Amino acid sequence: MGEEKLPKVLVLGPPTCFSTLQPLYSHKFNFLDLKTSGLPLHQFLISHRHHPSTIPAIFCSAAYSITADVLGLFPSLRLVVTSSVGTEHIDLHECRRRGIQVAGAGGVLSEDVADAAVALLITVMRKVTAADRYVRTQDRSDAWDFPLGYKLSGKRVGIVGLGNIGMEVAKRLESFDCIISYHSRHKKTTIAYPFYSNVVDLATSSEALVVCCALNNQTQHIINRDVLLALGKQGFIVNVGRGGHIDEKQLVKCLIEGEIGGAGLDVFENEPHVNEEFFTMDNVVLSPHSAAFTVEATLSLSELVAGNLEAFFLNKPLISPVKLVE
Ligand SMILES: O=CC(=O)O
Repeated sequence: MGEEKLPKVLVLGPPTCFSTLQPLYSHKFNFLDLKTSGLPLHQFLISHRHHPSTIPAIFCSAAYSITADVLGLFPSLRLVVTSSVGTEHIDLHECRRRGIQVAGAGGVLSEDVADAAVALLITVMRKVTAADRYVRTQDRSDAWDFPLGYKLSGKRVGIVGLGNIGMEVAKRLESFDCIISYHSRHKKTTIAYPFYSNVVDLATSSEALVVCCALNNQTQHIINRDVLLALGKQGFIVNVGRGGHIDEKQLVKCLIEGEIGGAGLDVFENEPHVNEEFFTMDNVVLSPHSAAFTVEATLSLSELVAGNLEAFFLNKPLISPVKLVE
């Protein structure tokens, strides 16, 4: 079929996923990619708006806000597929109002994100990146004098958000003999881990916190100064959720004042801008929102995205639909 006859999909997706998706599926879909267009976002959207009846689907990453204004540009739009687990960048109410279906990453990234969360935790507690810098830069004539790290095995770890990712984190930490407890919107009747309805209480009884919940009005700054102080001077925090979960100003302050032990951060409040104060801190480990970025996860994600697009164009149920949680 000529490209022009294939269903059009506007691509605002992550280049890593799209570069896998495109060669495998460009015989099925006519991908209109922002990046290869060379246009700034607004101009790209406007350029496709000129043929409003022809854009039934958008594929996007969490870096693009699919607002009511964007949705309004494409009256024929019926599907938004995001490459992310988090859906805070999509106006789900407006999608529902316009009869637009939404598909997300479902559970295909959970193991990779959980691996990364544990990696950040062990890296910051055992000072792995600081040790690497030390070996590379220390004066060879000196005896080694590297500060002690903290043991992860057996620690009390609080998980903030016990969804797919949180459960995978818990599973991994159990093999380190960690004692798991959690906070989430509701107590889970099928889970035996102790539940804390209050995050300060969870922090008080934990030596490390791993944040992996969804970002919404209830979880914005769920980690505030009180939580950090409750976690304490030898407490560690890892965030693989969203930057907005942590009050970053307070985190920086607590790190400077020695009120917490350290932080492993994959996400930041003003991404891609990162507060430069972190760069000078040896008890902070940073990664560029890459917790889900593995070759394997990217391939699974590309297949899932294509599966959702195919299901949609065949009028079948989506594989990983996103439900609006009120
Ligand atoms: O941040 C990545 C995701 O939400 O999948």
